[in-house]
Amino acid sequence: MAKTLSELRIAIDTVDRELLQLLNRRAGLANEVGELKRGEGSPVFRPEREAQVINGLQAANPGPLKGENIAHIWREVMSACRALEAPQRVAYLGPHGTFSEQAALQFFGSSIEHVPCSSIDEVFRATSGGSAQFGVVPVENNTEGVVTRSLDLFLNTPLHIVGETSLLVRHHLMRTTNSLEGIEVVVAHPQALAQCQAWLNTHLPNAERRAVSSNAEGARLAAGHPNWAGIAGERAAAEFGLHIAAHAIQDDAFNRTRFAVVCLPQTLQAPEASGRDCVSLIVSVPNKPGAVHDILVPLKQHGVSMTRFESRPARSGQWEYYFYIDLEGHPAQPQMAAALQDLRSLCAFYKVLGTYPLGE
Ligand SMILES: O=C(O)C(=O)C[C@]1(C(=O)O)C=C[C@@H](O)C=C1
Repeated sequence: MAKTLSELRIAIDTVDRELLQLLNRRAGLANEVGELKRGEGSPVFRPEREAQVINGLQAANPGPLKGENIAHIWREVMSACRALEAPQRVAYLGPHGTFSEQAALQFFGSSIEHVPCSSIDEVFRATSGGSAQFGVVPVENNTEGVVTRSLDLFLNTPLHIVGETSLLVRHHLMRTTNSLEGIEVVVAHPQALAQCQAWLNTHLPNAERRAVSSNAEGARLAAGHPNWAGIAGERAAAEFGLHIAAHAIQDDAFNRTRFAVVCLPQTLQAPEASGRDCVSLIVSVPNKPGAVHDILVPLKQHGVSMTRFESRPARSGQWEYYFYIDLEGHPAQPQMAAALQDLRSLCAFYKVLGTYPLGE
C-alpha cells in the first residue's frame, strides 16, 4: 500500500537527521584539513579539488536528482566547509544585487565575506592590495563581446586567473511601479543598455538612456526617482524594493556573461590539473607578415585546441595588438607544455594569465 503523507514526512525527517550527521562529519574533516593547511601554510581554496569533487559526484549520481542540483548542493557544502577552514574575502563589482555578486556566489557558494567595489579597476586594486583574497570580474558577454576594461587591466596586473564561471543574464526593467507609463530616464550599466537596445527602441523610444557604473547603482537611483527605471537582475529589484515593470528585456534570450576569478599568486598558485582545464595567455607578435599565422602553427602541431582569440590595440601608435588566447588543457600535459614552449619563442610579449578548471 502507498505510504501516507505523514509516513513519507517521517521518512524524510529520518533521512535529514542522517544527512545532518554526515554533513557535520564532513565539516569536522574539513576542520582537520584546515589545521593541516595552516601548519603547512598552504592555500585553503583549491578550485581543482572542488571541480574534481563535483565532477566525480555528477559521474556517480544515480538520480533522480539532476547533475546541476548535485553541483549546486556540493558547491554550498564545500563553501561552508571552506569557511570553517578560513573565511575567504571576495571582491566584485557591487553594490549588493549585481550580476558580478551573483557570479561570485555561484563560484564560491554563499559562505564568503563580501567586498563590493565601485568599479572593475577597484576590484583589481582590492585584490592586488590584499583587502580581498579573490576578485570576480566580467570578461565577455555573448552578445556584446569582450569587457575591454577587464582585458586591459589583465595586461599589467600581478593577479592571475584561477577560475571562471558564466551566468545566464536576464535583464528586467524595474521601477517604483509596475507600469511603463511616464518613464523619462532609463539608468543602467552601458553593457546592459546595449544588451537591451532593441527592446528599448520599441517600448521606450523617447526615454533618455543614462549610463552608470553598475546596474545595481541604476536600480538604487530608480528607487529614488519615480520617473526613472533601472535595468538589472531580480536580486537588485528585491534589494531596492522595486517592481519589475517588464521581464527579461535583453535582446538575446541566451545572453550569457563569463566572469574570471583572480588572485595574487601568493594567495593561490596555478591550480593543478582537474581533468577539464584551460590556459589563458596574452601575447604579442613582431609586426611582420605571417606572424599571427605562425603562432597558430605550434597549436596545430601539438594538437592543442584554441577556444578563444581576441585582440586589443597595444596603444603603441603602431597598429600593434595584444592577443588574448584561451587553450584547452593544462601545462602538466606534455603536448600543452610543448605547444606553450614553441609559442613563447615566437612572441614579442608573452604572459600566462592563468591555468584553471573550466567553469560552468
Ligand atoms: O580538500 C581540501 O583541500 C579541502 O580543503 C576540503 C574542501 C572540501 O570541502 O571538500 C574545501 C575547500 C577546498 O577548496 C577544497 C575542498
